[in-house]
Amino acid sequence: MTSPLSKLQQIPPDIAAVADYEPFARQRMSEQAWAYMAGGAADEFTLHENCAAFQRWRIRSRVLRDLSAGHTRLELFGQTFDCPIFLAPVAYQKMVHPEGELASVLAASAVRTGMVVSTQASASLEDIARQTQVPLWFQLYIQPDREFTRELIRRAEAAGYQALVVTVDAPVNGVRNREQRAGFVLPDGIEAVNLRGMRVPPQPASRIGDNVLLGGPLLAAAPTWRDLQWLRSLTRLPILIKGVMHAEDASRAVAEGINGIIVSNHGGRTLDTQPATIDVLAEIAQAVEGRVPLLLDGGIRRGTDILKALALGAEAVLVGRPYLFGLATAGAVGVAHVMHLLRAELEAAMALTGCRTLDDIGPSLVSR
Ligand SMILES: Cc1cc2nc3c(=O)[nH]c(=O)nc-3n(C[C@H](O)[C@H](O)[C@H](O)COP(=O)(O)O)c2cc1C
Ligand SMILES: CC(C)CC(=O)C(=O)O
Repeated sequence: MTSPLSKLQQIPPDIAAVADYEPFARQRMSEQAWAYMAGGAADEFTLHENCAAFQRWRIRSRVLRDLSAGHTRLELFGQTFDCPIFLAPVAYQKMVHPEGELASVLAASAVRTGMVVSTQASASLEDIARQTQVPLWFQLYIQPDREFTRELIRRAEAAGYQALVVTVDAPVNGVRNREQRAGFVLPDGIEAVNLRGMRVPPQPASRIGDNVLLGGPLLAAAPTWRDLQWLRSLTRLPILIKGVMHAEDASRAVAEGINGIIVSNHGGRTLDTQPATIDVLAEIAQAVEGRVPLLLDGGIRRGTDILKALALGAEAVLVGRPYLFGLATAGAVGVAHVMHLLRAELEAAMALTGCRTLDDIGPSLVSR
């Protein structure tokens, strides 16, 4: 048997920050795959704004505080993580590396942080769960075939997943002009394996944007708040919803008994010209009043971005493209390195703002 160690890849020299992975990842991907992985919706305003908005927030340093015995550990839903940086659900990871999600989960285990596994993963949810040494969460796209959805949840529970992350911001795909221009279609051999056997097949990516939507069958089957009540009746797992950008939706989610909220605009891949996630976080935190944990994703590229998100009300963040680029470049080692870089930068930012633990990070540290 080949040792898994023989597969470990090298990190390219001179990588000092997460952004340095991008050119390496691009070189290793076809133009079509790059359009899918790196691109966003329409004019990609929100894609860019997610990152740009972090630059408009300023951090105020603090001095001479006691920094002994600090750490970045956090507990969520009774689960312990070494740092508040999770791997966001990203579909079809075998498109950028033959080990795909199996490499990502090894990296999450190595750095002892959480991973959210996509419904559209290219490896089976059971195979991914078998590799893990950290709590995994399952990202659920409620399928038009509700019986199949019920079975998917049962499988996730049986495999040991510890929370359901229901993505609610993509009842239809975004207008993905970059993908259309590049002629993106899923390559042969890449498949949403967890959806095999579903009665209503998922919409082929190549047809996105071509279909009549309003009044059509796709939107008739789109999830609503009622479906969340149905999910609640099916599982005892904590349920988070991912893709909330409005304080009224956040308040409703809390009232409906949702256990956590992920402030997200899907990395700028669904509705273009939405604001950056970091710019709506404080408003949503105010509506939620600490009743359930808030997480945020979109545009996190630096430890200082994470500090800003935590200061404005998030308990943790998720990253998408950064680890995908690490995966494309150097497999599990690349993903672990990306997570390590972000964590090291977060720790430096905490030390320079006088924060020993995540609980010390508060709104007085940031301003516009
Ligand atoms: C290639 C790609 C595939 C994605 N697939 C999913 C998915 O299957 N389910 C989901 O909820 N979000 C998906 N997302 C969105 C991410 O979970 C996350 O919200 C986003 O990537 C965060 O922004 P960032 O890439 O700037 O970190 C995907 C994002 C990318 C880039
Ligand atoms: C298969 C897609 C619906 C996955 C996704 O969420 C995305 O590409 O952003």
